[in-house]
Amino acid sequence: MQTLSAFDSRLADVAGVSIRSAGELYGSDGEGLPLVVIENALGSAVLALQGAHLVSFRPAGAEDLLWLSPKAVFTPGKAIRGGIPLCLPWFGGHPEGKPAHGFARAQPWTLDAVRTLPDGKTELDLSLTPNAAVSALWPHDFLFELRVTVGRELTLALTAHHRGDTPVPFSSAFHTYFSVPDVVLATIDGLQGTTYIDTVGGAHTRHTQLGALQVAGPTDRVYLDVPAVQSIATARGAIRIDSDTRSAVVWNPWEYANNVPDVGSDGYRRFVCVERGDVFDNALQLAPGERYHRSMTLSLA
Ligand SMILES: O=P(O)(O)OC[C@H]1O[C@@H](O)[C@H](O)[C@@H](O)[C@@H]1O
Repeated sequence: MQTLSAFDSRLADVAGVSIRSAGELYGSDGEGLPLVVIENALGSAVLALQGAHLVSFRPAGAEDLLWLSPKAVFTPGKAIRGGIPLCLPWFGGHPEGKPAHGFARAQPWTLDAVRTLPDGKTELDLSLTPNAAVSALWPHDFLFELRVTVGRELTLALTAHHRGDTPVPFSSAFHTYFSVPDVVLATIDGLQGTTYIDTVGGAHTRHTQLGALQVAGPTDRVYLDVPAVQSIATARGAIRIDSDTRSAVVWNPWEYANNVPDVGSDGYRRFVCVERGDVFDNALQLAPGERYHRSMTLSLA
């Protein structure tokens, strides 16, 4: 496990960037996981090194755009409930029973660099390379890199460099949990006219999205070949999502979430997941040496 003392403090010698423990910030048990806290005049964010996982992003003067479960558990090897888990290098369940959504979200990433940009934003570079546990799940050489830019907007830029010598199937997603005052009053735009696969209950039926989407029950839909921009309108204002990925998964477990210990009773009312990525029919195959590069930007609309 990564400990605070193992962290190279020289990387935190950038104004407004500090390393804290999950115990300190969120009251989780023990020391918890190391978190990078980023604060500048434009916005602030909190990033867990496990999974290169954003757990908070606030444009200056605004509410958090991300939902973090009040019952989130910060345990090594367990995905954190909320924020932006990275689903990588596969999405959803695995046919051989390997961990859902890939291994990247449960692995300790390395913080390679932190810098302040001339425009006042803060930029962080993180990476993940194979280790024994990962190679047992994905026997290929790779370099995953995430660049996080925190300003009035949040940008995540993912590069997956396939350094193995055989082609590999590949999917990824920015599994963003957006904070909403009440999910039933949120409206998602930017999916109209696209085809989605409805996966609720295990059936995979195809439909066309007619009009804006309002979540009114258990929802688990994979939208394919979507436009670059979606927005989520709530009583608090609208959030804009920009990405060059091709899919958007919309997920809310509804009351089934009451059985999920790290969501808890009525937790589902406070978030909606809109997950930009390349999944299902939009999944790829990476050739030896190929680099996959995609990004997502979140901002107030
Ligand atoms: O509990 P997990 O592994 O984080 O997954 C949560 C959900 O993630 C979504 O992306 C999937 O579409 C859902 O089917 C899944 O239930």
